[in-house]
Amino acid sequence: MEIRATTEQDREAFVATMNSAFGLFPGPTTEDGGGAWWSAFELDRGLVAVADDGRPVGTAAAYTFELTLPGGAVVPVSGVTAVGVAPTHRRRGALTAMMRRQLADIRERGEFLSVLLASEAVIYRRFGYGPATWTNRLTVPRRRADLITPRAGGEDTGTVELLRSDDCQEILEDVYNRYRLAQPGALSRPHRWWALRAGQPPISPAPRYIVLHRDAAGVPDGYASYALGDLDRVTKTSILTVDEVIAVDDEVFTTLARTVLGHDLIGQVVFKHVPAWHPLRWQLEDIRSGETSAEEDWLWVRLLDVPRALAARGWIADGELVLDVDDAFLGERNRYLLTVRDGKAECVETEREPDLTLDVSDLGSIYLGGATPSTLVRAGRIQAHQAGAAAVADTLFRTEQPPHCLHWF
Ligand SMILES: CC(=O)SCCNC(=O)CCNC(=O)[C@H](O)C(C)(C)COP(=O)(O)OP(=O)(O)OC[C@H]1O[C@@H](n2cnc3c(N)ncnc32)[C@H](O)[C@@H]1OP(=O)(O)O
Repeated sequence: MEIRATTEQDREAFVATMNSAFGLFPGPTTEDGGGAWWSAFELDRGLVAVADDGRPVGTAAAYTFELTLPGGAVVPVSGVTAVGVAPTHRRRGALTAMMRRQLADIRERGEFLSVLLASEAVIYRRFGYGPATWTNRLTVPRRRADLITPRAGGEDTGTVELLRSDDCQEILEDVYNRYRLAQPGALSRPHRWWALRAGQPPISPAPRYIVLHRDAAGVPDGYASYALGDLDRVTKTSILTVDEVIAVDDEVFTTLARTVLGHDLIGQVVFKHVPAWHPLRWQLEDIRSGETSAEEDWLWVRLLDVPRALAARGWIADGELVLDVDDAFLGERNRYLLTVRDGKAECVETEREPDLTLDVSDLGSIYLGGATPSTLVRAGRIQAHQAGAAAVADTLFRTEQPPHCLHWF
């Protein structure tokens, strides 16, 4: 089996091969590929696995994204996507060969992190990826949706207006961009995605209402994208589903949530991406009215250069830790001394005895602060070599804000 790089000329064969792996048929597309999620593929970064008879039987691609790290650094990452191998050629190492080539390509670009959304949780650990962010649905019945009046918060001096997603894509793009720079775990949505309408609502052409928030100076600083489902003939109400609430701060988020929760003719509001830890739950007068469900792992993270990756994120506690990191897929095993002083980390190879021994995929899971080292020690994934090592690691890796990602790719 040969692994070959693709070009724009391969788009049709690439999409057909990928569809065959997922058991899908091509959806309707427009001339520029608009409306189809794959129209944003960067085919100069794609790979195909070619069988001995010359036919393409496997695909993998990567998007050029930026990821916001704890502490606010924004770094280039590759977003791995469109991974598939035809049912006729599975379990013969095609994926393994594509992953090996792709990780080498990403390193060559000078990037130290790769990310993906996993179709199945059992596929990617072997390649060094660990689940790093989680997301949830929050369902709130309309009649039990009162929110508290914040103790410290002043009056929201901004305004809200109702738009349709078709009419305000550029505004949404700007607001999303401001939000993602302040949210650890968030990915950029390149302009190409908005221009091609490639992605899930509110990017896609599916009709959506947008509650747009503007600050006192009239500058857009948040939006909620939503649609109502069919009317239930018995209750005479619908479900209002919120694709995403994107806001530059908590006050704007609350105003947007209050607006959608106050919609008439609905039985409940389902927020698609409000994680369990989100303050919105604590703002409900009736804390039992908010039901968190459908928890799913979202972003998986893979470190390709441990010292650079650890030095890039922000840290809020000083300390020292020796990490023995096993990267079996790339055949690398190194011991690093991580030293944090005044919010900055230095990470160098060392001969010192390790505090923790861990797989690179588990380092991916704790890297953004979405999982604590002690949990993975208790789970038997990370090995702590002395009492107290897990607690030191918890303190060190702790972040001010939990990571969250809602970009689908
Ligand atoms: C980021 C994304 O795009 S996620 C989308 C992933 N794609 C899909 O889910 C589409 C449907 N599935 C497929 O196309 C294929 O089954 C793939 C791509 C997941 C795997 O491709 P293959 O070429 O069969 O994988 P490969 O032969 O290299 O397998 C490597 C190892 O992973 C294991 N593995 C691969 N896929 C799976 C799976 N779905 N479940 C369990 N184990 C798996 C293999 O058993 C093998 O294990 P081993 O090394 O112990 O023998």
